[in-house]
Amino acid sequence: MKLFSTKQIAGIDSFTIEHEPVSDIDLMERAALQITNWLVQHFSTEQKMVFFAGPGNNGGDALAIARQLAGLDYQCEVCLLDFRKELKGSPATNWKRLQEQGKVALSKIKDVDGFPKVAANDVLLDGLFGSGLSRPLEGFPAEIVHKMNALPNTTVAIDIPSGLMGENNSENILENIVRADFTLTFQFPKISFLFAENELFTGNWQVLPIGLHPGGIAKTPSDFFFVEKEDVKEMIPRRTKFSHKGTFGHALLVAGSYGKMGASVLASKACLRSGVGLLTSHVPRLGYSIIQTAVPEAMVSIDEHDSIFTGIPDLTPFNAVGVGPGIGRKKNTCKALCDLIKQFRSPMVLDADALNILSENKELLRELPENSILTPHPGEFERLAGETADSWERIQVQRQMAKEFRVIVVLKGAFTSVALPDGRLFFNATGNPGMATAGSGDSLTGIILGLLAQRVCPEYAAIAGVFLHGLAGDIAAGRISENALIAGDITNCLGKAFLELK
Ligand SMILES: NC(=O)C1=CN([C@@H]2O[C@H](COP(=O)(O)OP(=O)(O)OC[C@H]3O[C@@H](n4cnc5c(N)ncnc54)[C@H](O)[C@@H]3O)[C@@H](O)[C@H]2O)[C@@H](O)CC1
Ligand SMILES: Nc1ncnc2c1ncn2[C@@H]1O[C@H](COP(=O)(O)OP(=O)(O)O)[C@@H](O)[C@H]1O
Ligand SMILES: [K+]
Repeated sequence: MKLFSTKQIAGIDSFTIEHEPVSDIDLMERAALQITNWLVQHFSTEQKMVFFAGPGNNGGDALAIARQLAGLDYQCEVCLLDFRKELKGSPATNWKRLQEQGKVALSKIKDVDGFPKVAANDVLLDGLFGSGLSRPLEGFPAEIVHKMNALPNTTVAIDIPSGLMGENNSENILENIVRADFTLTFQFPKISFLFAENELFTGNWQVLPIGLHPGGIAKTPSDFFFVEKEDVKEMIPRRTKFSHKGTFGHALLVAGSYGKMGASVLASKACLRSGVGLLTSHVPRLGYSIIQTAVPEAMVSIDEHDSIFTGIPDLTPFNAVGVGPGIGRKKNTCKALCDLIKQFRSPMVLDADALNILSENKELLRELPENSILTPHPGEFERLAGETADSWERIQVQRQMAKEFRVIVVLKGAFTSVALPDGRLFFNATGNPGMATAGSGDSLTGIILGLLAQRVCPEYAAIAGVFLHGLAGDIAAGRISENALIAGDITNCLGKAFLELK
């Protein structure tokens, strides 16, 4: 799914109105009905609905929802913020319709003294501002927001928590943004919802389709995407009747050191489970019996050093290389990584300590084979690319890095983003907080390496690898809880994840 800026979404709204065709007021009615249906499923008629409506279409939505709910015997009250300007267009029509219906208590408020009395069980509906917000909230609307945020009541935001920008909030006044428990957003997730710092405002968010015109969506360009199951299905390698293990590539994994052999075991198992034909795990001498015992399916290349990675094997047999988990940063390891990067000329996967070594030897970034995949978590990313003020800035730097060094940058997190050298950025939505556990990044490295070795193109290996990893994590959490989830469970559930993508 493409993701758009709020400005572009307004354009797609207009395209829909013109080409479906549908009138503005009917599109608003349709959008409102989606929210009404959601509210009916989540709240009983025992709970009063208190609406806060602003001057634009977001307020118009609130007015339409209040009327629809009142028609279903919900007790509703509407506070319209009075900006001393007449309502226009569909919001004006909806105000009139509400007056005609006569079932909803209506008030216009000019200042914060008009804030309604709210009982403990009431639900607050935030329809102050949506995608038309042009600057941070200030003055009287901001005071209303402060009052709403101070109440313990459940708050549901219509389309966007009022005050939050759809993309960049670096310049925003954070205390003037509604802190919703739920955000019901129309048709597309807004980009700012994908950033950790905005969870405080959106609460749990959900996308409600409102039938915007496919033609408008298709013709609006975007560099931002939200990865869905259907997209990933196409990226998974298929196994044909006469295929043999050579068909599925030979991966080299360089991971683990004395005391961190688990990284090698976890990544090796994940690599094998992602369907690779052959895997060779390169380990220090003392790791030999560990890897042979824990992962008998893997072949082993043994380093000359007892406890760390210091030298690369002959690279001719391998069509993909993954390096980094648990290798440490000793001088000899840096030298060996440097040799590996210079000698291997196909895309490779770099994670963990390989990234930390790169951060200390930035000139190596230019030596990376084109389309190599870097998988930093935010800490590793900042070491590589410098500090950033917030997630919006971070994804800009991420995209810049992918372009400049012609690599794929996978920035891990709740919504892992994959930046491609051509400027496109893909957000992943699978995965859960149970995966915030030691070694789950190692299993991601193994999965991406396995796909790459199977000759999946690097873009797909990164996007599908991240999706599969998260999906397997979700399946694991469903079976044993987020709390008890450990990295090996992700690998154990990869099979089920593949089946879900059939
Ligand atoms: N256009 C459409 O067809 C549809 C729009 N929908 C709704 O319309 C919303 C967008 O509506 P609008 O474009 O009217 O915008 P909004 O309702 O978000 O607000 C715009 C109004 O607020 C004022 N404003 C902006 N920033 C302000 C600030 N900081 N302080 C005070 N006033 C400020 C603007 O001058 C304008 O009057 C969406 O979020 C969604 O809820 C839905 O009804 C679906 C269909
Ligand atoms: N809250 C979360 N929601 C979804 N995925 C998560 C969450 N926390 C962590 N993850 C995923 O778990 C993995 C953690 O990787 P990383 O930080 O490298 O762990 P480690 O170094 O322990 O292996 C990443 O793929 C990340 O996207
Ligand atoms: K809103």
